[in-house]
Amino acid sequence: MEKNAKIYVAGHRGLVGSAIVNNLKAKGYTNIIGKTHKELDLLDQKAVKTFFETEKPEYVFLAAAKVGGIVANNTYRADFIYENLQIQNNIIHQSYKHNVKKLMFLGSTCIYPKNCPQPMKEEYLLTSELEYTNEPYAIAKIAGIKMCESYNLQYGTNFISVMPTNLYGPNDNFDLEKSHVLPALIRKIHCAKLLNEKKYDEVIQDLGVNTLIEAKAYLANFGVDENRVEIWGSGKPRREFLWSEDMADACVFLMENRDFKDTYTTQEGSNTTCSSNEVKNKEIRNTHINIGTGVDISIKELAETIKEIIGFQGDLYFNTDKPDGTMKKLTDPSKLHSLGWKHKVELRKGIEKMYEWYQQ
Ligand SMILES: NC(=O)C1=CN([C@@H]2O[C@H](COP(=O)(O)OP(=O)(O)OC[C@H]3O[C@@H](n4cnc5c(N)ncnc54)[C@H](OP(=O)(O)O)[C@@H]3O)[C@@H](O)[C@H]2O)C=CC1
Ligand SMILES: C[C@H]1O[C@H](OP(=O)(O)OP(=O)(O)OC[C@H]2O[C@@H](n3cnc4c(=O)[nH]c(N)nc43)[C@H](O)[C@@H]2O)[C@@H](O)[C@@H](O)C1=O
Repeated sequence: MEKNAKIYVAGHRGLVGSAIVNNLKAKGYTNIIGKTHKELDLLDQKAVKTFFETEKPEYVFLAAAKVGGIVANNTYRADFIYENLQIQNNIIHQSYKHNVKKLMFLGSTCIYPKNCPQPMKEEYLLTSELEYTNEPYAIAKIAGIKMCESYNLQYGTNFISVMPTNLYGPNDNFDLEKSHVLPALIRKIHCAKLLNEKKYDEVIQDLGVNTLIEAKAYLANFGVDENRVEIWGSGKPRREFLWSEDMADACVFLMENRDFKDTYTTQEGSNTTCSSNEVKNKEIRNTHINIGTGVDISIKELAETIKEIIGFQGDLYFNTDKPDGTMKKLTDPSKLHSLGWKHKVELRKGIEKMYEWYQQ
């Protein structure tokens, strides 16, 4: 990417999009554009077409999506499949129509089978059934990978896909119903600590309510009081977490260093860099790249670590009426490592940074 190229970051105010913008700026890119949801509804096909006609971006990071934790995915199943398909269809198709030089599509590791061999390699995609709680979202993400792949093969575009593991960092979503586990536990445990220390004004302010009664009632819905905090599920599932700024760095690194032709494996399973004519005679598979740390932790251990960092003295308890989801989903990031990129922020340090950010 040229330093003055016009780069569109879709979802530029989200967890990943905001980190991508910061990373690009730090690396000297000067012409970055973004539109808020209010300014451009990416579900609106006509509006997206007009945007591409007017702005003519040269590079696109597709980091806009309908995103949420396990319960949000399981509850708003229709919204997750419809909105994600629609957003990615609009952006990928208009990127082709308007000769975007390179696009990066962000998927998720939930594309891999529920009982996938561990750690999960790129080639395990579409080898058996998906985890039910996020099946609609995962199917939209698989469609995104296949859409990029298909446009590349039919139209010669240069669209690459990355599959990040669970992410966390500044600008995360802390909504207790819809967020992912890490921000949810930070907020629940922090509020329990405030109640325990009788810092009632702070808890009222944190929740944006008017009275202590409202604050306590709200937290009680999520199994939080001054003495204990509810953790969803059994605590046994294992998850891998990547700091969002590391994720953004990997995305920019891959946009700078990888083209579609470098990303796929042939039928024989070997990496290849064959030309587009040669491509026509092969079955192209596994064009996406995992982004992860290669290290996971149980939800119980995660909750205990967060509790220790926050300094809450009460108890944690497990509500097994809530879903566990996939029991283990650990990426094999060796493809990414072999290209020369590795994460920097380890989980404990990341949680400390995140809690600091949250308090500010
Ligand atoms: N967070 C995670 O743990 C993981 C995320 N990913 C993927 O990474 C990408 C980025 O996720 P993340 O940053 O966490 O998500 P966020 O929810 O933080 O950000 C998504 C952004 O997309 C915008 N957006 C959503 N719908 C529309 C729309 N119809 N029109 C315009 N803008 C819209 C949102 O704006 P607004 O809020 O105003 O609606 C928001 O700014 C996604 O593709 C996600 O699937 C993959 C694996 C894990
Ligand atoms: C990124 C990823 O995110 C989602 O999948 P998930 O990994 O299951 O995400 P999660 O962060 O919500 O949960 C991880 C684990 O943690 C447990 N858990 C405990 N207590 C809380 C809690 O308070 N909130 C939440 N959200 N989870 C909790 C929870 O029960 C589960 O066992 C999918 O949307 C999927 O599509 C996707 O891509």
